[in-house]
Amino acid sequence: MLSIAIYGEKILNQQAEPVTVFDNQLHTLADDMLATMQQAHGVGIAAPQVHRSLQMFIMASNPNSRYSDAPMMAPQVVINPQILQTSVEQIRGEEGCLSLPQERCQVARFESIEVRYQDISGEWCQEWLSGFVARIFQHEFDHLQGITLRERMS
Ligand SMILES: O=C(CSC(=O)[C@H](Cc1ccccc1)CC(F)(F)F)c1ccccc1
Ligand SMILES: [Zn+2]
Repeated sequence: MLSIAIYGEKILNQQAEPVTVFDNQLHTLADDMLATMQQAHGVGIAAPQVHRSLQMFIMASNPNSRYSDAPMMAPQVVINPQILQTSVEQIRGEEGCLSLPQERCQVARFESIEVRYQDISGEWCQEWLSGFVARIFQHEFDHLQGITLRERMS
């Protein structure tokens, strides 16, 4: 398990660095992040939250008490992400953050987004995400820009 940075630690307010080397060390970091996220019962986790200033996160939607219609998806490693397009509609919804334990807040997010990112082997993927998965992506994407939930509370 990796230690999770708590709100107020500098690394959470920094712009993360692009990933340039796709080696075994990156695989190990992804595995460690996934284990840390699962142990903390999260649906996502970003590298800066485990004190690694890298443009990388994991998203792993699963039906939960707050989003019963959330899709069950295999954990996805997202590297060097870009948001290419966004829907006009925004939806307010409840979010939590492993770096802000016990806090929950209502955040407005785009209902759907077109994204481009590299997977763990460096392959580029481009797709439209919507609903809860789009919400997780936007939450984790914020972490890579040094934006936390406190700044997003609407
Ligand atoms: O599973 C959680 C715990 S918080 C969580 O999983 C964060 C991800 C997240 C939760 C809810 C919406 C968007 C992102 C993890 C973080 F902070 F490391 F990114 C949850 C909280 C509120 C609504 C639905 C689920
Ligand atoms: Zn968070």
